[in-house]
Amino acid sequence: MGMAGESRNWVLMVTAQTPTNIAVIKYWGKRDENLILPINDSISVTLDPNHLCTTTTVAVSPSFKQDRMWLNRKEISLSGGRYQNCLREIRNRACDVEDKKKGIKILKEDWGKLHLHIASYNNFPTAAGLASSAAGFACLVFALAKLMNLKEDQSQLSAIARQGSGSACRSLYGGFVKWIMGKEENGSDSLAVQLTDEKQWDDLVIVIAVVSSRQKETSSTSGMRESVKTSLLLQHRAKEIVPKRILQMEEAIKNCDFTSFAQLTCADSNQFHAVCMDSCPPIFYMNDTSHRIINIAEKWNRSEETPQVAYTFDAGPNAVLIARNRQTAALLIQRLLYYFPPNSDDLNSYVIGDKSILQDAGLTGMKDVEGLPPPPETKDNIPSQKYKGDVSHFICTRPGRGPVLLADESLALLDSENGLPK
Ligand SMILES: Nc1ncnc2c1ncn2[C@@H]1O[C@H](COP(=O)(O)OP(=O)(O)OP(=O)(O)O)[C@@H](O)[C@H]1O
Ligand SMILES: C[C@@](O)(CCOP(=O)(O)OP(=O)(O)O)CC(=O)O
Repeated sequence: MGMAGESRNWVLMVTAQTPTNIAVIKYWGKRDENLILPINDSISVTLDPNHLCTTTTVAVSPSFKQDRMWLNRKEISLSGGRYQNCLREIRNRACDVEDKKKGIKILKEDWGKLHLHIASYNNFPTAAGLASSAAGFACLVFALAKLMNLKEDQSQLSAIARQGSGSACRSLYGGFVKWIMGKEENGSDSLAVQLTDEKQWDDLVIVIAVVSSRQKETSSTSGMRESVKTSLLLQHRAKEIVPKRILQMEEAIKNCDFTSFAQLTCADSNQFHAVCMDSCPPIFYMNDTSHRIINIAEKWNRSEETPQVAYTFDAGPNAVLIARNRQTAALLIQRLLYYFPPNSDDLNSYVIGDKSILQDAGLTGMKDVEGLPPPPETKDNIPSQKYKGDVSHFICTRPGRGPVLLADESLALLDSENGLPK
């Protein structure tokens, strides 16, 4: 191993950017806790990394004394089983690497002795129910696979990312993605495949309502463990409901059939939360604000000929709303801002991401928000109540692409001289 001239000072590194994803047919329940094998297939849409993503730099150098990791600039321990499983699986598949320009040659067998530095940054709050673990583990696995010159394809990499966090396997692809549960005991066939890329159905708009919440929710990992142990509805769901829904959802996605897509997405989110409530003791992830958002969407959809918006909620109160197209997204944001005006006067920090949706909705300042009329579907009703401050902020985004390498060294999170965080 090493470099011409016997210097031990070289650092070789790779930086990658990976999106997060939101399930439209939910993964909830494992048949193997250590390998992270699910009890049913799931389907997700990948979110545009321009608005929500993880950036990870991985580096190797003979001067590193141990594996180290920094998450959002703070050093964290890599001793957890999930990190160890991913690192072991990748090292087992590492190949020869040569960087002629830098005069570095690493042989396959050297990787077991070399240590790694990893720095990662989420451009959104970590562990706030925005699936940071999904983007995080997908990015870690993707970046390490590039650094160590793995020959495995994206689906095989997804089976490694799965061992970091189940939902992470679906972040190895853009567009719509299916995680096939598999049947092998060793998990080799439990992996993600792409259904369609992000360009196939490109008029969808996604609005995330980040709901203010004080209490810390039950983690997905422990919540689904309790559900597997105690919920009979979960067994019925996995055996009888999800297999049919997966087929219907694949059909809806293939045909860009929004009506069917919206019905399936909403029904599956609601059933997942019903399973949580069917667990003992019951688990509540949604709060009053979540329920209000469901009511607003349902009322609007019922007043139109066909659904305009789909909603889905993961293991927390945040709403992910998927609008049919830009036009309906503008109507959606009008409704959301009517019911949930910002606490402060700063509209610019209240609606983030793709702000052009605000423009489309004719909302350029707080005056426009204050002037919003009640949505037509509420007419004949008593004046509707408003819930100022119950939503922390909105993120406007869309379906997006899968992981990419960032070639520009200035975007690396580690210093190319000493391999420490910049
Ligand atoms: N960029 C990252 N790189 C590696 N690991 C990460 C990264 N971001 C988050 N993680 C891991 O994921 C954990 C957070 O996962 P957790 O499931 O609690 O929250 P979440 O994914 O943000 O929300 P949820 O799963 O409820 O949607 C962190 O403690 C860390 O171990
Ligand atoms: C509700 C969900 O978001 C659950 C995600 O669970 P995680 O993937 O976070 O759980 P672990 O595999 O234990 O890490 C639904 C989904 O993403 O499919």
